[in-house]
Amino acid sequence: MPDQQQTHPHHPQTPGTPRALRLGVAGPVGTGKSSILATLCRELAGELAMAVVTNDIYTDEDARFLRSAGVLPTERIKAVETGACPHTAIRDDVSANLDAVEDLEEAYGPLDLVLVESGGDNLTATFSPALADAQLFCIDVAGGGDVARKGGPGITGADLLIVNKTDLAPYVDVDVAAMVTDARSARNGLPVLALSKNDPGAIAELADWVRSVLARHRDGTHIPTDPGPMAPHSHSHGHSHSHDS
Ligand SMILES: Nc1nc2c(ncn2[C@@H]2O[C@H](COP(=O)(O)OP(=O)(O)OP(=O)(O)O)[C@@H](O)[C@H]2O)c(=O)[nH]1
Repeated sequence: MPDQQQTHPHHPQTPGTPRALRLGVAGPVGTGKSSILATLCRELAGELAMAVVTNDIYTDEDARFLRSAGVLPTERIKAVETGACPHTAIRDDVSANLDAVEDLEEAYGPLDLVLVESGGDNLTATFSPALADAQLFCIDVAGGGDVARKGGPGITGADLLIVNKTDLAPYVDVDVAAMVTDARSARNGLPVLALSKNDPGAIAELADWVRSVLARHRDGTHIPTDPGPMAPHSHSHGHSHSHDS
């Protein structure tokens, strides 16, 4: 098992130089995770040295989407195929993801920021702090205005909650302001951002949030927190399990 560097976020080859901030992006299927990664690369790759790791169940589709978007040199985008349980690879046995992050750091480092996209999963999938220094959780208005009230560790405890695709709200009869208010009341002061890939103001806020976490990571004041374990659940292929670490 590679050194998870949980308490010493420094680049192994350069003592005293902080290694890249590892930012996880999780959320249910289709809520816009890959689009958020593309947006962050477009906004930040001019000022930060970046790389991306994607997680898909059986394919490298998200990596291919990002490569074809042309937002980063293709070799800086690596795919992890997770098998049946995408959450396992970001929560219980994070070694394939850590290997991918460390390979990218070794090949293209020093890096400032590595984005890790979870496979699309359910509302309870979160990153282990052994993999992600910080994580954002993405829900969208198309999933319905009550999603923010349903809770789950990502909604209540991720470093940033994104209510995405606000441009679709009028078409799905969702009141974005009410959804954001519900989300805020579930999060005990943690930030919530209403976002659309067509909203430059919200995109600028997202980029600023990442810059602020990176600044705290670099000066040692950012403390990775665990939003909490997944709820016990079962899989369509027949096994059930809990994630209590
Ligand atoms: N209208 C609108 N559509 C969006 C927005 N963000 C993403 N989409 C669309 O939503 C669909 C899913 O977006 P992705 O970024 O692939 O979502 P994902 O969460 O990565 O999907 P999985 O990896 O399959 O879980 C695509 O058709 C996107 O173009 C947005 O802000 N507004």
